[in-house]
This record gives sequence, C-alpha cells and structure tokens, in this order.
Amino acid sequence: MLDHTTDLTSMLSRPDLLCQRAFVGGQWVEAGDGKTFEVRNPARGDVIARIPDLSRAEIAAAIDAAHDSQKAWAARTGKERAKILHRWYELMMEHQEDLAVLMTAEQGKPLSESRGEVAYGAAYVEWFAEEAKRVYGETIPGHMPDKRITVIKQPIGVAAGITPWNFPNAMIARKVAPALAAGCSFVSRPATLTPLSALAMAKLAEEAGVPAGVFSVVTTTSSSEAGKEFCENPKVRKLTFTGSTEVGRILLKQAADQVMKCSMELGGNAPFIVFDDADLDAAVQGAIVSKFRNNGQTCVCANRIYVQAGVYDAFAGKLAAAVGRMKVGDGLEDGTDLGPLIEPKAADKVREHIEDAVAKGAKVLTGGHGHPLGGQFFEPTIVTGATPEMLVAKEETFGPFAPLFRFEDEADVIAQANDTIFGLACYFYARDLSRVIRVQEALEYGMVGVNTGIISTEVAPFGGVKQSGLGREGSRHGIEDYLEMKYICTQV
Ligand SMILES: NC(=O)C1=CN([C@@H]2O[C@H](COP(=O)(O)OP(=O)(O)OC[C@H]3O[C@@H](n4cnc5c(N)ncnc54)[C@H](OP(=O)(O)O)[C@@H]3O)[C@@H](O)[C@H]2O)C=CC1
Ligand SMILES: O=C(O)[C@H](O)CS(=O)(=O)O
Repeated sequence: MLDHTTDLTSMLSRPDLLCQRAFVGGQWVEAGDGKTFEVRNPARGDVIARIPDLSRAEIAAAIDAAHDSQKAWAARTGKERAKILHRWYELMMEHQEDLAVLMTAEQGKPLSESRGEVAYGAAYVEWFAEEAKRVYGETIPGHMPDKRITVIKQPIGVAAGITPWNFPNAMIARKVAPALAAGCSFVSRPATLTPLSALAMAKLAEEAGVPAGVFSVVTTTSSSEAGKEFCENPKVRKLTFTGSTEVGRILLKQAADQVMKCSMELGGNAPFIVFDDADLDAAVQGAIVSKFRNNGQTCVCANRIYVQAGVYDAFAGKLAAAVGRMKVGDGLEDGTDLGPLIEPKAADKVREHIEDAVAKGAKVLTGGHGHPLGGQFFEPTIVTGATPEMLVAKEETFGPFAPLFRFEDEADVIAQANDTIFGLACYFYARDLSRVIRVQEALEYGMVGVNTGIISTEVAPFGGVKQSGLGREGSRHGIEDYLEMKYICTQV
C-alpha cells in the first residue's frame, strides 16, 4: 500500500517521471503564486503528489509559447517530425512500467490495465509518426485551359486539448500525436484528478526532442478557466475534448464565438445485445470486458445489456458466475480485476442507479452494495428485470453495474437500443449472417462491435454520432482534424 510520495517514487525505476511541476514552453514551472493542488491515490486516499495550480494568465503563456514555436515545427519535414514522434513512442514503451505505476496510483485501475493503456497510448504516437509522412494534397484537372488547380494541406496551428481522468495517458496521446504529426503545436490540460500521466508523457516528449513550446501541459483545478482561455484566445485555432456531453456542450458554445474547429469525444450509453443464436460463452466474455474494463468508467462500455428471451436465464447465470470470480482491490496489488472508483461521487452514482432500478422492479443477481474494503470500492453488480423506465436506461452509469433487459424480437431491441441521445459504441452477439448485416446497419452508433466486446484500437476511426461527439480520432482519418485544406487556382 502506498503511504506518501516517497513510497510512489520508490516504485519507479525513473523517479524523475513523477513530475510535480507544470511543463510550459519547455520549462518545468511552479505556479507564480505558489499554489498547488493534491493528487490522491483513490484506493487509499493518501496524497501522492502536489501539482502547480496555474492561473489563466499562466495558461495563456503556454499558448504564447505554442504559437511562437509552431511555425518552425511545421517547417520541418514530415520525416523529421516522424523521427521525433517515433522516439517518443520508443521512450513511452521503454518506461511502460513506470508510466503504468503512476497511472494506477493516480487513477486506480489495475496495473495490468494501466500497462495496456500505456501501450494503447503509445500506439497512437507510433501510428501518427507514420502518418506524419503521408499528408498528401492533390491536383485537379483545370476547369479552363489556362487554369491549374492544386489542393494542399497545412497544419491548422495551435491546438488545445482537455482530457478526462479515466484514460489519463491514451486520451492525451490520441490528440497530441496527430496534432504534432500534422505540424501543429499543442497545449494539454489534464483532469485535476490525474495529471501525473500527462506530466510524465511531457517529460519523455522533451527527451524525444519535441522542441520547447510545441507541447505544454498546464495543470490547474480551474477547468472552466482553462476552457475559456482555450476558446477565447485568438492564438488557439483548434479545440479537442474528451469527456461528458454536458461539458462538451459548454465548450462548443464557448468555441462558437471564434468559429473554432472542434473535436468532441463525449458520453455514451452503449447497448450490448445477445441474440438467441449467440455463442453464449463468447458473449459472457465480451460483456465482462466491455462492462468492467476500467471498472466500467469507460465511454464505450456496455451500459445496457439486452438478452433475447430464449437465452436470458442461461446468459444471466453464466455472467453472474464470471462476475463472481472478479477480485476487487488495490490496483497495485497482483490479481486485482476491479480497482476503486475514481471518487466518492462516482460510487454515489452507481448506488443511485442500482437503487432506482430495484425500486422500479429489478432484482439483484449479484453485488448491489459498496465493497467491504470501503471507500470508493464497489461490488460488481448485475440486476435482472431492467426496464426502459429506469435511470440506467437513459444515463451513463460509469461504474460496475450491469442491468439485464429481456427482449423478444429484433425490431424491438433495435428500437430500444437506438432510443438514446447518445451514439458512441454498441455491441451485439449473433451468428446468423443476415441478422448480423441487418443489425449492424440498423444500430445508430459510430462504432459497432460484432461478436466482440472490445473495439478500441489506433488503426480505426474512434468517435460517435448524435450527442456522443464530433470527429474521429485514430486511423488515417485522425490527422485530418489538425489540417486545413487549401485550394490553389493558378492562371497559366
Ligand atoms: N466520453 C468519455 O470518454 C468520457 C465521458 N465521461 C462522462 O462524464 C461524466 C463525468 O465525468 P467527468 O470526468 O466529471 O467528466 P467531465 O466532462 O466533467 O470532465 C472531463 C474533463 O473536462 C474538464 N471540465 C469540466 N468542466 C469543464 C468546463 N466547464 N470547461 C472546461 N473543462 C471542463 C474536467 O476537468 P476537472 O475534472 O479537472 O474539473 C476534465 O478534465 C462521467 O460520469 C461520464 O458519464 C467522463 C469521462 C470520459
Ligand atoms: O474515454 C474513453 O472511455 C475511452 O475513449 C475509451 S477507449 O478509447 O479506451 O476505449
């Protein structure tokens, strides 16, 4: 168990990766007024770091440094930027264990998941190191004999990003990597609860040769002030956000005044559908990984589990048995499957959804309460008899709560699955080919898992429709959000 900062640094092969200063314009800085905020280990509540609480003016200074360094960074060849990004990827993987320990200490997820997230984040850096060399334009046959048409793509300029606590490495990597690959500079503002991963990434970016000012990490408890500076500062040309739809709406409204380009990866409410021709064992494994990855604190996790009547009881029994084998504990301890929730209000939300469901007729199959470990630990919970009238049918739980809805036919479950303002990820298990094609086309989501519960990869376009967001991250499409297209018409 961790007691204090010294305990955490004693676990690191590179203690200097626990950075307790902000990274602005290539300098490691304190807040001008000396203000700091505490970072606590959610498993035990102890303080593991004290981080500068920067002011809006200090955030503006990071934007100035990004602006002053961007043109020279863009003037480098794609190959030069690729080389530096690839070195950053190599350093992230060389220090995977230290980055994972820092992540589990500040966010709580099991060390095995933290290692996976570091590799996932690094994969985005590796992917966009390659894409940096492939920003192609085009020539178009002229519309008149004396005209020549070309189209080129240029970096948009200074980009700013606000990211959540649930994936404190990958959400930053998935934004900074394409931005830098395109020739943009980037100011990152990580969540108050989890700044350590971002700061360690900045340390390794500096070592990889990212020039001063091109990538800054501004730490502050005043997220709204950071958001306003990002949206109102004329030097910022691009805003990218991952978090709740509620905050996404606020930022979009603020960004509208400058007609700023925005990318939004927002909330979800993923349906997970099991048809009667599914491989039930595969469906159970898919439900476990989709529902309980990061303790359910994932925007793409299964939030509603729909099971066709003919296999409902068999699936429920298998799922309960699998959940019963999951170990709740400190993420730094071997064998832990489910760490603590990020903060007390997160446990309150899970409890609220469970109590609401039971009050409206659901039956607890397993779990249902805070875990005996106390604090933010919670029992993984399954209820049967879930109905559309329950809170969990409309809201993202963001915790280890699996409500089982029973359905009769395909049309009925498609209607229920689509009855939400969200459209990020969805999943279904079936083996009839015609049904698979019908259902994958009928579900109104940006991403579909067919006979799989995990879809996150750097090679595919990640993003949602409806109120789950704007734009895509990852894949060959992800760099486009950091580029402007310029049409050139030349008289010959
Ligand atoms: N789609 C996704 O990937 C995610 C979805 N969510 C959803 O959001 C819910 C709440 O989680 P939470 O982490 O609080 O998500 P939030 O959307 O509240 O926070 C996400 C990030 O935005 C920052 N933020 C909050 N308010 C503002 C603001 N007015 N202006 C600028 N930035 C702001 C937060 O800073 P700080 O926390 O430091 O104040 C954090 O860095 C979850 O229950 C889940 O439903 C959450 C995380 C990821
Ligand atoms: O915000 C999230 O929950 C992540 O985008 C989920 S994933 O990309 O790691 O699947």
